[in-house]
Amino acid sequence: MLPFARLTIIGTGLIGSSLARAVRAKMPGVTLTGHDLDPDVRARAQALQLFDDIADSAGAAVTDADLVILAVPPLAMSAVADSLAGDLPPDAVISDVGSVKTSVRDALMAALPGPQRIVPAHPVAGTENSGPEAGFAELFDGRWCILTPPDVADPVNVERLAEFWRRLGSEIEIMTAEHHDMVLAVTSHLPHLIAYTIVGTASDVEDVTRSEVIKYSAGGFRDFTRIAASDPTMWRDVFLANKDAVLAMLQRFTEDLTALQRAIRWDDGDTLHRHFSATRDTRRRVIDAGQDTAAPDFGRGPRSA
Ligand SMILES: NC(=O)c1ccc[n+]([C@@H]2O[C@H](COP(=O)([O-])OP(=O)(O)OC[C@H]3O[C@@H](n4cnc5c(N)ncnc54)[C@H](O)[C@@H]3O)[C@@H](O)[C@H]2O)c1
Ligand SMILES: O=C(O)C(=O)C[C@]1(C(=O)O)C=C[C@@H](O)C=C1
Repeated sequence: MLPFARLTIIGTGLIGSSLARAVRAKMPGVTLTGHDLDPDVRARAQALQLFDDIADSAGAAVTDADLVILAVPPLAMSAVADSLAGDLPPDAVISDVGSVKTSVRDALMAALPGPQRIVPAHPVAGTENSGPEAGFAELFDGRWCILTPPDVADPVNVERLAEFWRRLGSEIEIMTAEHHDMVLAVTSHLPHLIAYTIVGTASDVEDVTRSEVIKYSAGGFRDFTRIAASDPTMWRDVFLANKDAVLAMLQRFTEDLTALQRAIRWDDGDTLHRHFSATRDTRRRVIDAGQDTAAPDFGRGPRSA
């Protein structure tokens, strides 16, 4: 039996449209309704035939749902929850896919009746692209989906949502929202901040012209440019919504960077070698855990392009 029969997705961009495609492919019996604030995005989602129905408002989209998933930028969650609160069926489970969990949990709990049906989630899978055309059904295959149910969440609803994500190919982990935000600050948010910084710095360096930066960006810099092309609205929201954890990790990072700077200044090759050997081990552990190749190149375009 399907864990849910009528799914509504609010926000039909990269993640919302990937969800719709994955549900179509893996749970074809589910009725899919979508809504996006942007009429142009709604029209594009309609043209792609991703949903059985596209509604003009969030309220109209949820009236018949048994699962509602918010796939909008983190700081838009609160407004969306407000706009659909009056139309939500009493037993519908409500979740999201936001990259930050504490602020989203608090926003949903404040706006919506029935805290036992709120089960926030974060599929740790994505790309630098945005919009309904960028989505693909395989995005969640073999990737973690972290559930961060508040204490008051009904365990039956938590298990139904876990089963929903398992059927999309994800592996489930359950943790508190606060723990999630601390872990993701170092594994996802800080790396994005570093990429945004290095790409900006390289473009600004006075004695290297912009065209030379692009011309010689075959190696490490090229990988940074992919990450630094990620959606500006989403990432502005991530850093503002997870401010405390990101600032704590940034403090630690700055200290470690200063230690390496010192080692270079004082020709301390041993320190550099020890550090680089340890990070090489970390890379091996990431590969062994299947967390690099599990992120396919679907939707990213050929690496050599
Ligand atoms: N991009 C990733 O790699 C990734 C991965 C995992 C989770 N997430 C999370 O998924 C969510 C969506 O990100 P995305 O990458 O799909 O972004 P996206 O820009 O591709 O799509 C977001 C959509 O939300 C719509 N939207 C914005 N405000 C709205 C509102 N008030 N009501 C209805 N629609 C609204 C936008 O018009 C847009 O179409 C974010 O919370 C993000 O943190 C992103
Ligand atoms: O591969 C990428 O493009 C991503 O940035 C994906 C990534 C990540 O940092 O791992 C980005 C944000 C999400 O919340 C989850 C996944």
